[in-house]
Amino acid sequence: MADFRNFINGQWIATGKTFENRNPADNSLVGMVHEAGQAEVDAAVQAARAALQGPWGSLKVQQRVDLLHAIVDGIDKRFDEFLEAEIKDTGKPRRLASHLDIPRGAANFKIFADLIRNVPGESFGMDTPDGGRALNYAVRAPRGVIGVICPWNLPLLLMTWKVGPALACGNTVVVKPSEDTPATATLLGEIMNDVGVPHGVYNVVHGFGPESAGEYLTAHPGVDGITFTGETRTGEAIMTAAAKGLRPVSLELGGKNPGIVFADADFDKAVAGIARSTFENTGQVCLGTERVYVQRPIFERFVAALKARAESFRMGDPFDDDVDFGPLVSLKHREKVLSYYEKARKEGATVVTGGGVPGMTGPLADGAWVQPTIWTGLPETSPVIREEIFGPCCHIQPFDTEDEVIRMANETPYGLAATVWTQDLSAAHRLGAALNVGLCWINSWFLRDLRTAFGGARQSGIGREGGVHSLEFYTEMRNVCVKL
Ligand SMILES: NC(=O)C1=CN([C@@H]2O[C@H](COP(=O)(O)OP(=O)(O)OC[C@H]3O[C@@H](n4cnc5c(N)ncnc54)[C@H](O)[C@@H]3O)[C@@H](O)[C@H]2O)C=CC1
Ligand SMILES: O=C(O)/C=C/C=C(\O)C(=O)O
Repeated sequence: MADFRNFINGQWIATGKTFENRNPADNSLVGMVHEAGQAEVDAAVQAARAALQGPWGSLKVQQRVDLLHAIVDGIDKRFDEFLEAEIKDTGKPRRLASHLDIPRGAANFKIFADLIRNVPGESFGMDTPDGGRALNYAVRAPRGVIGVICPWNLPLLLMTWKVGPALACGNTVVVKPSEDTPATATLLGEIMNDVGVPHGVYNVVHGFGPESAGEYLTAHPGVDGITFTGETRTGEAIMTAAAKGLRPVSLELGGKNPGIVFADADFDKAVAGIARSTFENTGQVCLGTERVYVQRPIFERFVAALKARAESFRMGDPFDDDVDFGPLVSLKHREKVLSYYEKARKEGATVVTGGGVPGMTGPLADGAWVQPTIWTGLPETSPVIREEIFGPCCHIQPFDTEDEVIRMANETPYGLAATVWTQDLSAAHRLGAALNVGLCWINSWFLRDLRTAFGGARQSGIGREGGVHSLEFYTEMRNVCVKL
């Protein structure tokens, strides 16, 4: 049985208090997790500060870059261990984790190692009142100790998406993985020690949010900035904690993302695209589609085709290569998703497919499984259409005109992502400009160039990460003005 300890100053720290980590595919016990208290969080923050002021802070950029590349190699060498850890933690199918989560875990270090060596600086020459000249130039300093609070849906991917740029910019980190998925953040500690990252640069504290490691970390005065991915309400709590001491935050929060299919779209590609954006990772992707709008002439045909897709998924042991649909992350999360399945039924939705729990057999019968689900017939005011469910489900609504669909798509407090399917390039560009989201994919979904700005509008977040945009959060810009 696994023993997930805190990783503080390069050491594995047990605490007197543990909680269970279970595999959501069959609810079997994977291991015990050592919950960090205030003392462990204090120790982690102190270690991070000491590393910043000591060996890490004095490294040359090229030495940091070499270490980041060594981390990439370290993940690649132990790819199968990361894969197994992620699958047991989340229940996600091997075919997904092996193509998405683990490769991106490594890529997130590589992209920022490459970026930090090549990023240009800013400079302005100026005339001075005495008739002379002065030169301004900007230097970027690391922000300091970064608190990294992570969710459970893409544990390694989302954690390294923050740790990669943080370390590339010369910061040190204290990571608080989700209580549901402690494994890969812990395993990464072994890589850090193996490749010689100085102790204290990367620390991991385990636990929950309120009155546990999450709150202790975000409230800690020794933390200089906090980056978080997760639910909008949690983002608000973290921003409140960060206000004390005026610490900056980078928040990537919830969504209720629209998928828009015009009648002129390549039909098969649109069906495959919306099937992916709705059901991939069992619907547990913040960018996923839960509201689908289909232009009326193809509405019935589209609903039937998406239903056929939803019913073709193969559920089973996530380690089997042909399985493409896993359980939800936990029985607790299943309760939330099923409560929306129930709500939809009570509100009179037409259940096109799914709406319940599949009949799994053997040990899998104890897992957090739900059926992929499609509804039609609800009014746009329904909570099923307005609130983030974070499950493998969508509601499909017909529309007639471009203006109408833009209005419906934007009628939400969120603004994370959209996916639009059309062959009319002009319409595509108009939608790209009119949709109030941080990320708009046309004839695609979750197609990621890691140099681009990533983040949400309105209640979907604050700030952008990715490429040079990450520097805004992970560095402090200083201007030096030299009178010549
Ligand atoms: N990527 C995303 O956008 C995600 C969205 N969600 C949404 O959030 C809902 C709830 O799931 P949770 O796991 O409870 O998400 P959450 O957003 O509450 O938890 C994410 C992380 O924040 C930590 N946390 C929670 N409260 C905190 C606090 N007050 N201070 C510091 N850290 C805190 C948790 O321990 C975890 O590490 C889901 O049903 C889903 O709708 C969940 C996971 C990912
Ligand atoms: O590609 C990324 O960097 C992130 C993708 C997904 C999320 O942010 C999420 O599901 O929270």
